[in-house]
Amino acid sequence: MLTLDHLRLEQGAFSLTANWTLAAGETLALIGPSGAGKSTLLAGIAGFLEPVAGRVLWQDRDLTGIAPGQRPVAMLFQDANLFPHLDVARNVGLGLRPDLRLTREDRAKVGEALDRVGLGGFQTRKPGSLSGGQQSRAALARALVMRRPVLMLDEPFSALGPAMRTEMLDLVRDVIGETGASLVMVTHDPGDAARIADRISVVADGVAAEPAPTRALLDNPPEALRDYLG
Ligand SMILES: Nc1ncnc2c1ncn2[C@@H]1O[C@H](COP(=O)(O)OP(=O)(O)OP(=O)(O)O)[C@@H](O)[C@H]1O
Repeated sequence: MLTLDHLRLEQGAFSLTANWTLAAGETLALIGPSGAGKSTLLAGIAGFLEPVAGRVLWQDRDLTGIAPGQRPVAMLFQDANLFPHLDVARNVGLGLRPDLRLTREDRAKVGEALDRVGLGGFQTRKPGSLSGGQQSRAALARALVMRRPVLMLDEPFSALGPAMRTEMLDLVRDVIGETGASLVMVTHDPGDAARIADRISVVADGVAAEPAPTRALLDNPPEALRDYLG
């Protein structure tokens, strides 16, 4: 279980609070206006930003002071964040070993992750020779190979067309279903949330609200979400 215990994060004059939990295996979407603090919350969970008050816990373990790489979290960013000079296998291998000293076992794990995302034959290709969708798959494989219990996505597929985005969301849903990981996904699209998220936290007015069940929330949106959805 991921616990945000009276968490308060600040970036300059901006402040965000959150006080709720996410169960293991649960999927959550963060929805809210631009600048409301969705990326700030991910940064606080991932450990790029230390709280000014409160705590982030995983299975009751306080993560305060734990470096991002040591946290139970894998993160997928808006752009796929692939290194152009490294082939696909090495880009994925970075998820296991930042120094890329991959053992035979590591290489087998990389192969498995690439197979899982449908990039079995792409190990030696450079990112520049991949389509946008294939780059997203490679980035997802890098997150998967880390086998962390929480996967966080910051609008990861926003550059893809609608059909490809749907395909990627379904792939993410299937893969985390297999691994039992929890998911925290930032999205601007209620349709994406409906497709993948058990619950939604509306992020607005300095608060990441207690997550509510997706269908009920979208059928009967609170004022902050109504304002956002227009
Ligand atoms: N390094 C920083 N210094 C000062 N303020 C910052 C910094 N980074 C972000 N902010 C401010 O924090 C607020 C929240 O930003 P954040 O990126 O978390 O919002 P967001 O909801 O993810 O937005 P978007 O949907 O546009 O990506 C914004 O007002 C932003 O200007």
